[in-house]
Amino acid sequence: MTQTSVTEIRIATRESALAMWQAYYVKAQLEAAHPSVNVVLVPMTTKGDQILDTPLAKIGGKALFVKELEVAMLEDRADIAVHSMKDVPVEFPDGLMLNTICEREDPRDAFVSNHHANFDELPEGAVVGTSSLRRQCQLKSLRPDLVIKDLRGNVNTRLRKLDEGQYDAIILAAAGLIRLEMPERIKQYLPTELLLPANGQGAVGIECRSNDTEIKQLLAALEDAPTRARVLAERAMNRGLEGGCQVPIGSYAEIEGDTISLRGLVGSLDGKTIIRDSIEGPVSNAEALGAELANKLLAQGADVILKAVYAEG
Ligand SMILES: NCc1[nH]cc(CCC(=O)O)c1CC(=O)O
Repeated sequence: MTQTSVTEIRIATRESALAMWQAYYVKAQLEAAHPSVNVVLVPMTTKGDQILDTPLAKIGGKALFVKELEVAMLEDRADIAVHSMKDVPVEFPDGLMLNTICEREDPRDAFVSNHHANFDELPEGAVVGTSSLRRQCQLKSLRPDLVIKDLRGNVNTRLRKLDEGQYDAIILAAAGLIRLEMPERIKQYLPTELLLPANGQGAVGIECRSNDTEIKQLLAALEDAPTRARVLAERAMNRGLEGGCQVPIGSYAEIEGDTISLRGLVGSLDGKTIIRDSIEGPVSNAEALGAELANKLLAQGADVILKAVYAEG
């Protein structure tokens, strides 16, 4: 066991059910690894949780969900913050870093519906709920007839809106439904060949102060090396595309033996143009491969697509 003078670790967390689940998950793992350390939750409401009526792309994106947590760490009101890697911005404020990436849950998107057994059975013109540009462009590419309708809020809010009959189906990350113990809501796990996940989807990361050596030593127990390599490759691709947080970009990496293979796509919002490519190489080169795949996509016109998307938004 690591020698430590730390007796308490404070986790800054959003109050949504999923955020709380993830914070408790990290608490349980930290306490199991370090029985002498007490882990407490410091729940807080973020701007992103308060503004629910405006599409995320229009209010500045995912950074709104992490700002308060980061300020709490910088002001020493909390020591760590637990994030869905998917929501973690590419850059970190001075003094903070993403230290730990935990083992990944199922990375796929889930088809959720009360009336249709799977994606193929959606009738002509069906209304599908999602606010993700990545999901929108891929769904429209597969089925141009579908009507994509905005869907904001935390997982429970989204399910309620489906149950109220506002949508024929909605798409959510499988990981969220599994963690909230609602796997029965998942009518179909959408294969990654059909719907390429978002970078980091299904993985939880832990942010802390860059100079907090003791906390970093304690967090090491939660690190999962394969997940780190995969998520770093995916994030490097997004970074190379200068993809902000709300973008029609998918990236997904898998590891077999010492080889990592990464697939990426950039699409127009109407789904009419989708640029796809892939790359593979040694796991130790994960980030460089991500950057290289971004360049391959840019060379095929991804920059033109993204410019058009940003001009609309
Ligand atoms: N954008 C919100 C968000 N952030 C993380 C998850 C799910 C859990 C995960 O991907 O780790 C979700 C919900 C969703 O996309 O359905």
